[in-house]
Amino acid sequence: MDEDARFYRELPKVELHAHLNGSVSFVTMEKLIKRKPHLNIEHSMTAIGKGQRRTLDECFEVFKVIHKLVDTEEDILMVATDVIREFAADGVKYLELRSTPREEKDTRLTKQSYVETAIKAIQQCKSEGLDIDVRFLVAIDRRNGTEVAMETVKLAEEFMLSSGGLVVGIDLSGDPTVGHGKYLLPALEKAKNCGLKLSLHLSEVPSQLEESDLLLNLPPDRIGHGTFLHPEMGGSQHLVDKVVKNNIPLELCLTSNVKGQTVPSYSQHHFRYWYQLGHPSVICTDDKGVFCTDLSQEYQLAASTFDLGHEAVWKLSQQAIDCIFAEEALKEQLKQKWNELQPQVLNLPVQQV
Ligand SMILES: CC(C)=CCNc1ncnc2c1ncn2[C@@H]1O[C@H](COP(=O)(O)O)[C@@H](O)[C@H]1O
Ligand SMILES: [Zn+2]
Repeated sequence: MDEDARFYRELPKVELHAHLNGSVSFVTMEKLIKRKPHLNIEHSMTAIGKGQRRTLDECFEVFKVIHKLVDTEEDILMVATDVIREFAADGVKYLELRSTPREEKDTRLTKQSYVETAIKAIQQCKSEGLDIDVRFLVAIDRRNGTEVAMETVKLAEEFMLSSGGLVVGIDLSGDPTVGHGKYLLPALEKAKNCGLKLSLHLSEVPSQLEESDLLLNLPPDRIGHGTFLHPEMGGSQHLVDKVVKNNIPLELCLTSNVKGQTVPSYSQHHFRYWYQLGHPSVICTDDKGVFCTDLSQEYQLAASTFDLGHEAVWKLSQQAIDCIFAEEALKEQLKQKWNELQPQVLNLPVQQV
């Protein structure tokens, strides 16, 4: 590993936007494929390699394939523990994992046991002594409409109360070209009222101005992507003003957006716009398995594309702590961890006493 890559690996990081089934690595995928040879799934069907791009539709097809491979409690436990260990090995000190509870009649998987198993994986990793704190967001798939969204919020509320603080919020995701946020608003309002935090995929594709405007009134606690919010991308100053006024952090995923072709190139990524505004922007992976990346690589990409030095990168990773959904005490612990690691990672001269 060269010096620069080592810096990004050693940089303590916060990952706030990671879909569980999109984060499955090559190694774990091999294990899943071996478990289910009758499905005839090849690795090329579950990941988008270097230099490759796909349409958004093709990307969502990938998730269907992965869901076939991950359909038992045993699979979920393996996938979740592997994903957490991999993030920890990549220098991630705090992780928020999100996933859509699924029912699979054939394997007797229920939405309840789905979430229970994800929580079990988080607890198991904690007991292994990994240097990472993990929290969970229950995801609403936008295509499933009002009723399922409401049930999902109920489930999330139950787990928020019974998981010892591990379930902290709701994610709204799924194919952005399907469904409309207005049907989900009552469920999202209910979630907010019962103390769940909200991270919403907003304006991931063009022509969602009306929906974004509506959902920004909640307001959400964080925004996923927000690619088409600003005027230069067909959004509007009005939307930007709402985001800025409410100080809503953005979760930005460079490789995901370029490989999914919602952004034409790294240098045209909206990170530039929000970073120049000084608005809280957190670098994230989205789907590290599908897009063949990791968080260190995403930080390195942002730095090389937007000409950020090590100190600016450090600040970026440190500021992400303020955007986490976990309790204040953990925020303080993380800030302290960053302070302790800073001299060594930034290679600062040792202070003379
Ligand atoms: C297609 C593409 C460019 C992907 C990145 N952008 C995304 N936008 C919206 N929802 C997503 C995205 N990536 C993953 N998801 C959601 O996460 C799910 C996979 O993780 P899980 O089963 O919830 O554990 C997908 O089925 C989808 O509902
Ligand atoms: Zn996402």
